[in-house]
Amino acid sequence: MAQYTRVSGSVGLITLQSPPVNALSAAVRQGIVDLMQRALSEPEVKSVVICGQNGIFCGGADIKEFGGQMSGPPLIPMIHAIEAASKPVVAAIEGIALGGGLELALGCHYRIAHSKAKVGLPEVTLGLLPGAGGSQRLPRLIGVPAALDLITTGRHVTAAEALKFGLVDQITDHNTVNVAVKFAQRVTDQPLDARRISTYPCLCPPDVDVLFEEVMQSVRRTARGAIAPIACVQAVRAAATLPYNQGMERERELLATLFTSGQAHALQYFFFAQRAVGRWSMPSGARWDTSKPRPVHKAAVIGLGTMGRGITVALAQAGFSVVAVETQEKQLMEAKQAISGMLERGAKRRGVAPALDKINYGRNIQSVADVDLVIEAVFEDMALKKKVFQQLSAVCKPSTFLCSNTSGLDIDQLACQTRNPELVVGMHFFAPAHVMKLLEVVYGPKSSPLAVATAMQLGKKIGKVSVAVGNCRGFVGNRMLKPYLEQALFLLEEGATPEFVDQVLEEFGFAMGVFRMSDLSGLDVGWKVRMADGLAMPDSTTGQPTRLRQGRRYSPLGDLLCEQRRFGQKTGRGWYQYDKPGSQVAKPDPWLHRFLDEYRARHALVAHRIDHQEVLERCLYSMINEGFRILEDGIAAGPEDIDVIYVFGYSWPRHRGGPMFYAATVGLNKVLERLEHYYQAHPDVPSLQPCPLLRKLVASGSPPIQKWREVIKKVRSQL
Ligand SMILES: CCC[C@H](O)CC(=O)SCCNC(=O)CCNC(=O)[C@H](O)C(C)(C)COP(=O)([O-])OP(=O)([O-])OC[C@H]1O[C@@H](n2cnc3c(N)ncnc32)[C@H](O)[C@@H]1OP(=O)([O-])[O-]
Repeated sequence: MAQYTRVSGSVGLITLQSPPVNALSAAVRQGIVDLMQRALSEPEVKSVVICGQNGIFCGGADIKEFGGQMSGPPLIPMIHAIEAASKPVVAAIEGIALGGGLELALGCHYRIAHSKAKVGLPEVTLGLLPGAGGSQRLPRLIGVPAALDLITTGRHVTAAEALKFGLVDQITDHNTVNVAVKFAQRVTDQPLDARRISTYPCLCPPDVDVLFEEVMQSVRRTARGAIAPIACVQAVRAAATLPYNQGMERERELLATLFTSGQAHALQYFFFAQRAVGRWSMPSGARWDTSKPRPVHKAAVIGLGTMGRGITVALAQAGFSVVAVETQEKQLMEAKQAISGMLERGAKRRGVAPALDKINYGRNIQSVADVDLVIEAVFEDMALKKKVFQQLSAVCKPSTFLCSNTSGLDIDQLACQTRNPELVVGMHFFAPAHVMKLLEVVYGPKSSPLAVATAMQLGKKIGKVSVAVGNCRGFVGNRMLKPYLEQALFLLEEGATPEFVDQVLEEFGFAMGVFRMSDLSGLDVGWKVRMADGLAMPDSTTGQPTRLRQGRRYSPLGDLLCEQRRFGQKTGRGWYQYDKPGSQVAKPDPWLHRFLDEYRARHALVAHRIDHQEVLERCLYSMINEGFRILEDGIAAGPEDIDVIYVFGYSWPRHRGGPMFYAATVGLNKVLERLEHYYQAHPDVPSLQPCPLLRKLVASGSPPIQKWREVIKKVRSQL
């Protein structure tokens, strides 16, 4: 909807009214069309201002409408009519002008923005392109290089940057609508021809072909199979090479292909999934909207290794006072230097002062006595963590929240060490903790909704996408990673090479295949865990056959590499070889291939030809199957939680929506059928046995992913 008022006698003010972001729904578009006609027909009205209610100009086309039958006036003719208007139209941009919202503003003759406003064309992040003339008008207004940058990245730019580009005509610190009204009065008699962007020539740099070639290559490299960024380059190229009308036709064709693509559906699902995880719930019935967080002013981090340093930086950058504790003097000094460097580099990038004074360093755990929340980030060793929690419980004020940065240990065991177990939660950060967006907030059986709400809010304040998950080995992310890694090892045993498995996974869209990823994170990390679990033991100590553990198939390949001190990049050898320790360029290693041949011969394994499909299905479906178990167990509240964790924490390609969305696109019956097939072939691999929830969903007719929660509820209530 939109509202019309006459201001200062001669200005028609059209206010978009569609909370929360004034998206261009059918009703809003109809409102704009009707009210523009009214403004143009009233003789007293000499100019028009378009603004949005509640300090928000417009968040773009209404994404919720994309799934259904489109109705109401289409955007393109509506924007053309504004541009063609005989009276000046000024956009008063407050808050945001994104996507169709910015395209609407580009149809106006002038743009006035508040200094705190942000503008951008983020359609690419939804699997689309700016398809209401944005791909054709923006390069005509700000030039091809800047338009390519904005359209292919979808980044939001500040009003100051927009002014520099010439994207807005003026910025103001005052009431933007008032400034725009005054501006509109001033330009009443100005000729409009020179203000219609569609009539501008598209000014290109002399080497524009080279520029397009370079941008296309770079987009292909980083897109990991996403099609929208490529279509965005093609659309801007049309603006640079074709007259406006033909460019619009090309924009329309390209958008039509994207609009119905699976990638656009996946990305739009993911947009809403990201928002859904904020509406967390616990099996107890506690929820985001009934659980109030307690404010945190001062926090502490215990243990300043890699993770502790990143967490300290994230907290300080967000404005929290931090007490950073490391018991060894030498490590403390090293950490202080590293943290200061990280803060200084980050501040330089963002053009702000480094938050060095937010941090107090100390060696004594007593120094955390008065903080509101502690994040323990010592080594992943249960005995050590228990000791730290006992100390914290004795030292801290009774109301302090005690959180553990663990990647999979039992939160409940830590809670049991404290006076107030209800204030204990897990906060699983991902390395590097000041960069990675994901945070798993882990509640144990004793964690209170207050503690979960507080950790979730802290996560939001430090810029993380936080997902509340239940307490189990590995939580959501690492629990699902286990069968994935396991299948990759089995595939090597059966004849594949690390290069082939990685190639298949990277072609699927992962930033790194499983073996390159293991080399990067260090093979010794998992080895230590397997040792502690009694898995990675030589035969003589356990008396068990090498390839069988606890009655299940087990691959000791990773352990054997670790015994050779091949820990990955850091030692210059792992699943690949590297020029020197620390180098990141992975090269196939003939030693490894010989080692695999010998290993197969030793265990009488006959290598067979493994194809692309088998790698994908075994690695991904076993992981997805574990995802269904997680849903069945109530560890994640819904498939969106899992998908958000995988995209933000495990480099799952966003244009495939996440593992659970992917399962829905492949077809649940196909996933079930293939799991049954592989389980029959490998009955000693329980992770391939289809989960009952998956069977139940298939039996219920494979409902759309948005309806899974209903089936999950029923399954859980029967358990
Ligand atoms: C023909 C083609 C034309 C065109 O080129 C295509 C487009 O314009 S494509 C569009 C291009 N535009 C974009 O890509 C912009 C997408 N939006 C954003 O980036 C952020 O939402 C924004 C920055 C606006 C606000 O961030 P924030 O302050 O952190 O708040 P928040 O994120 O939590 O959102 C609050 C609520 O608003 C909802 N909602 C938001 N936008 C839309 C929408 N367009 N539609 C519908 N709903 C939308 C959102 O779901 C949430 O609902 P709920 O029920 O409360 O969960």
